[in-house]
Amino acid sequence: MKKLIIANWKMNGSLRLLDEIAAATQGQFFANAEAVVCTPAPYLHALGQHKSFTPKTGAQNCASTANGAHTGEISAAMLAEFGVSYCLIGHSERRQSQLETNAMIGGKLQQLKDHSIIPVLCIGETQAERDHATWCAVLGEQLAILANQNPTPIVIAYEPIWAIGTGRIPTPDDIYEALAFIRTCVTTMGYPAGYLRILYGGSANAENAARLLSLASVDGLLVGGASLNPSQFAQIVANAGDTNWRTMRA
Ligand SMILES: O=C(CO)COP(=O)(O)O
Repeated sequence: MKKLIIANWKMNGSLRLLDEIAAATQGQFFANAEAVVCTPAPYLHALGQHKSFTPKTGAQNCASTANGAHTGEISAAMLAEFGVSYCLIGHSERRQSQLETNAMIGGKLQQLKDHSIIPVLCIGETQAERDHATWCAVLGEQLAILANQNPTPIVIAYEPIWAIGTGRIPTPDDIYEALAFIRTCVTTMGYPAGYLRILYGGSANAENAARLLSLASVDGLLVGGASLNPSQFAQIVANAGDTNWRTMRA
């Protein structure tokens, strides 16, 4: 399966950056990698219309209900009209700053499923939860919104909160252990293995991408800061297209 590289611009970027990413990521990289750029909502139209933008269109959030009196919200139906194929939900920054609960994120999941947009469910533990070995319980709780659902293709992004924007990344063993736990949880809930892709996110960049992607359980990367640099992002996508994987684990 192709590695999946998703850029999360967060509240950054510009129309000019769209042009620069388009120029840096043209054609040749995409034979073996799938790339998605999640821009702030105002850029989705330009991204969809862009003549030479090869990565797919992604969004960073959607509303947990279909429509109505929710000033400032953007529905999954609207995202679908703009050609969005992936949408992040449950990013730790939104869980913290917008006080998003698992129940709200479950609503967003349902909305995306209803409009055939692939959800990218972001989960991860804090430093304290890692230190106190409660990360399994935390991830399990965040994944519980997938239970009792009609399974559809899903991406889970494992982003330890302590690794986001800090330059710190977990050890290969810790990533392996967390991803194995996630895979077991989700397949136990009835999702066929072929519906599930698990990404790593948190301080991924052009320097460490090849190493992270060489871990057999890592299906791709969710990239924040480094995705704002066109040449770094292009290099990460190019690394992901390298089919000669050194697998560190069988
Ligand atoms: O939060 C992230 C992507 O969603 C990761 O951000 P950084 O790559 O900047 O650490």
